[in-house]
Amino acid sequence: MTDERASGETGGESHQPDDQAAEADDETAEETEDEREDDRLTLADFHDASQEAGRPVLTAAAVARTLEIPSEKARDALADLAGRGDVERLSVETDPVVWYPSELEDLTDRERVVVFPKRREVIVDRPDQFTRAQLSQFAHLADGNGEQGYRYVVRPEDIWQAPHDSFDTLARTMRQALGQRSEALEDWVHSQWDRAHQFRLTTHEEGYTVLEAKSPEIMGNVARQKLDEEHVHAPISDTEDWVREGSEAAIKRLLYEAGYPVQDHRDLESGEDLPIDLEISLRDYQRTWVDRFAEGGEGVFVGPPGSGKTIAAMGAMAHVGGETLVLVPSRDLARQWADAIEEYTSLEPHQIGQYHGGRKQVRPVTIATYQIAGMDRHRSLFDDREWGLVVFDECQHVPSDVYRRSTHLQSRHRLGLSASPIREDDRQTEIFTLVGPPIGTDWEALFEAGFVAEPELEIRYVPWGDEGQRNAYASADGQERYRIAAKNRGKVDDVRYLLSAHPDAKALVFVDYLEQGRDLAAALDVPFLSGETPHHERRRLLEEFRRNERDLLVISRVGDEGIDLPTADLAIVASGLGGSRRQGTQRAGRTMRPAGGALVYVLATRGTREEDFARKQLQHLGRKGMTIREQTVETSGESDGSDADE
Ligand SMILES: Nc1ncnc2c1ncn2[C@@H]1O[C@H](COP(=O)(O)OP(=O)(O)OP(=O)(O)O)[C@@H](O)[C@H]1O
Repeated sequence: MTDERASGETGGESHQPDDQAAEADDETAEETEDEREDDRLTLADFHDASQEAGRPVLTAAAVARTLEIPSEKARDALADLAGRGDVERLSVETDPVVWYPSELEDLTDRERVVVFPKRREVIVDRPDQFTRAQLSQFAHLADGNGEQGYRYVVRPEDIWQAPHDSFDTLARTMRQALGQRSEALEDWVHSQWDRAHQFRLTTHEEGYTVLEAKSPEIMGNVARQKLDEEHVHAPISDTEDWVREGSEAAIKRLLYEAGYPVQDHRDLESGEDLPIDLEISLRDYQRTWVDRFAEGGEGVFVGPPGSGKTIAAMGAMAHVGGETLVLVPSRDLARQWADAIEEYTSLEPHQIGQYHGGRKQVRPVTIATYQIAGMDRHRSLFDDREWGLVVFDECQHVPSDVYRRSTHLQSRHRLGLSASPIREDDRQTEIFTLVGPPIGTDWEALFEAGFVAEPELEIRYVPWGDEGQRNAYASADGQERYRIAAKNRGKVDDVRYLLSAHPDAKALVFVDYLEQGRDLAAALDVPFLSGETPHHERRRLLEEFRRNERDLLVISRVGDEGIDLPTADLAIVASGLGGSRRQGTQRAGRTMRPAGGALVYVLATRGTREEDFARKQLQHLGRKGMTIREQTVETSGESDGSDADE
């Protein structure tokens, strides 16, 4: 590596000086032969010489000339210096040799950081863990894939949520990470920082909430324009308003939308005491999540599936030490949460309740489904106890009626968990303002540290299985086109091919259309798990898969959410590209459990809109730091697979 880089970077420069130096060699030798008593060369001498020559690499002749010593002595002294490890030698061609300080190797080995202040982007090649940890405090990894290195983007939200006490400490982090000062970027960051520190909610000593502005101007020009008597009672001063009870969430949302996120510094209620001890030690990054949650009393843990958000949430529960309501998307998840809480905390089974279609237990820690929490008749769930903490699992799915119903819990600690904070709609604002700011970790760092295995992803462009479908596609339009492309029979063959290429792998095949699922399952002679599969049957099949008694299942969209899919070695997404990016993340996520080594294949019908969808969806995953490959499948699927469909 050294040779290559050094010769690459210096080759051009060093030839010509060498020739000159060779000419100069003899004259300098004679003139200066006896002038230096001690011909032991030091690294400092070498630096002097290289400074004088204006280059970091020098021939012995050049060293001799600049230091005015005979070239023979220079050569010996350099060899001596090399023996001490202070300089390295490198043959530029065959001869002559150039010499350079060993420390230069460290320099060239260092990560290079390039800042694009206008685009607010930072490109880093080979960032080390430290730099990445620093960068993730004010930017997010947008692209960790490809030759150009890691691309970080700084969004307003990244600054709004930066975990720093002051702009100065944030600026220090930036300078450390960037290794330089970018005034333009710092100015912009400063302005965003200021925006996020103009307003805060505090608790008055008499118990009510106060909205405080940094200056009378900002109060007058922003808050008092956006808010009315529905939100605030009366001004207390030029910079303070008395907030109407229950309007906190609306105020946060309105000001967030105006570009001024509100700092929530209220004294949050911890509800009825409930001492909880964690019986598992948190990983460092989980501890950081919990610490950041503890500072603000609210937040959203963002991490890939399997990164330990649930465990970290228990850390947050232990921190709050109050009765906790956990809201989850499905009954299966409620059961898993209950089991996990029992396993990893000091709580006893009688303290943990589940509240859903099957059971209605309200206990100091209650896990309820969003579905039931959204129903009028179960509204009291929110008031049944003095919840000190509300946890929103998969908080990108929180239905708006649940949000509406839980807004009065704004005065309690709130924690969201999410693997994909990106939404196609404006739910992001809701998450940020109603639950809390995202608290994340650089995903790539988790992959690298081995906490989560990184899947390899391959998009496969599959040809049409038969002409009939191709023609139907050509004459269809809109949704119908997606449906036909999704159900391309050529995919059956490709699924078969992939399974035969990985004979020992435990595989899950995902589909979006029931019909396609049934066909695939029939062709492969395996069960098809869908919304129509009875609950107990679903459980049984998944359990068998988990216990290695099965190695293949076809799963419909129902598998995306709610149920906890077992670890697989191989995931094939046979359709589902009309869905959201979140779905893509979820599906890829299913195979990312710490077991490791999972492969994900996404099938898209060649020459259809599925192709574009696949690219877009996987680009998103690419930004999360995964490696993506594209593959065009050449063979036509007309042989043995086309009879899979009646
Ligand atoms: N601190 C820890 N020490 C040991 N194991 C841990 C720790 N944190 C998490 N794990 C293990 O990693 C696995 C995934 O953890 P967890 O269920 O909390 O992840 P998650 O991010 O909530 O996943 P998902 O998004 O799929 O719900 C679990 O099997 C858990 O036992």
